[in-house]
Amino acid sequence: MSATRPEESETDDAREGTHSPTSSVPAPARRSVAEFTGVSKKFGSVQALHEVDLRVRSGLVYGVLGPNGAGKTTLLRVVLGLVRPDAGSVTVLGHRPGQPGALAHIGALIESPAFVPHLSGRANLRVLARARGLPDDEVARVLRVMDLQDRADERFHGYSLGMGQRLGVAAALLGNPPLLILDEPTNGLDPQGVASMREFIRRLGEDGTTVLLSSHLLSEVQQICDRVVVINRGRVIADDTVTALRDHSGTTVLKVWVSPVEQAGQVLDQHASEAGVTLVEDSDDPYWRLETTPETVPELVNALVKAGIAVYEVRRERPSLEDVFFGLTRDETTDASVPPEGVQP
Ligand SMILES: Nc1ncnc2c1ncn2[C@@H]1O[C@H](COP(=O)(O)OP(=O)(O)OP(=O)(O)O)[C@@H](O)[C@H]1O
Repeated sequence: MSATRPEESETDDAREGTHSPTSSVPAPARRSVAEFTGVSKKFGSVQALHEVDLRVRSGLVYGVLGPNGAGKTTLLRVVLGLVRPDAGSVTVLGHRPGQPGALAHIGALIESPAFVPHLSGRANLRVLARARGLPDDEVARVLRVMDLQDRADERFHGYSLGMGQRLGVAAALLGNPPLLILDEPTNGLDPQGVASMREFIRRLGEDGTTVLLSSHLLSEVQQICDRVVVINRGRVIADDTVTALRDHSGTTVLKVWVSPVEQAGQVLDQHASEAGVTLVEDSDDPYWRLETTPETVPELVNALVKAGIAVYEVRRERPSLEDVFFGLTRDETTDASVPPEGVQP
């Protein structure tokens, strides 16, 4: 495998990420890195993927989100050729998954990285690099990218979990693959480890690597991903930019300061979405938090006033990715006939 990326040829879509939202630089053209058409996979009676259509475009960081057992890992394993779909077709850089032409251009960290404990980080990477005919320079490069040079000559068994994960990503970067697949790369890391992994992934994205990343940490995905693919029970129910999902979710998060506080709960409940109302008491100034539609706000304030409740402040906030995610996955029977933009029924 060479450390040079394949030529970008098939071009079409414009940039739609969030890394440089204010940039006026013309959008680079994007090609398809992976394409799923009607892909289904069953394990016994479990429908892990159901008629998945998905196009992964070059140079974007994708966050694959979904509740436990939704099908995220299965989707990533299909790209790697580790799981063969029962139906539908998949291409990875124009090849069938698992074929040498596809694998040569993918770096992956799917489970906890397996390294030889008594060898140093550098020696471990050298073993992997030499097996693939890559020069030692390439080992030095990936150590630099993951900021591991200073600790590279220490034995792997002395590495912290976060350093081990970074070495795992460094191994996945050997050969400079254009597509990087990371399954829960921050799993088990402490907040500092999470923040530093986030920074590395963001930088890789900015340098043009396409990243397909599954995560449970919605705030992390909100911060580093250009696009979000939400899977629920094997179906892709949303595929859009973080910004568009937040803007078009159709809900507003309201924070309401009232007196008497307790009495307002029942009135607010009548105007809230299914998520209901929550009394947030973690400050000296407790408030009610609810999700609703923007049109409901005047009606809600009127109802409070009519009930003799003093309204001190009503603050409208844009829903976070977490709010949107829970809205999408809360209940599959929720009316999907009028999906927000980018959300597939
Ligand atoms: N090899 C397998 N054999 C049997 N069932 C499987 C296999 N792989 C996945 N499944 C099942 O398929 C469904 C989807 O699994 P998958 O691991 O893709 O979900 P996930 O979204 O990654 O979940 P999690 O967030 O819990 O890791 C689950 O019900 C899981 O138990």
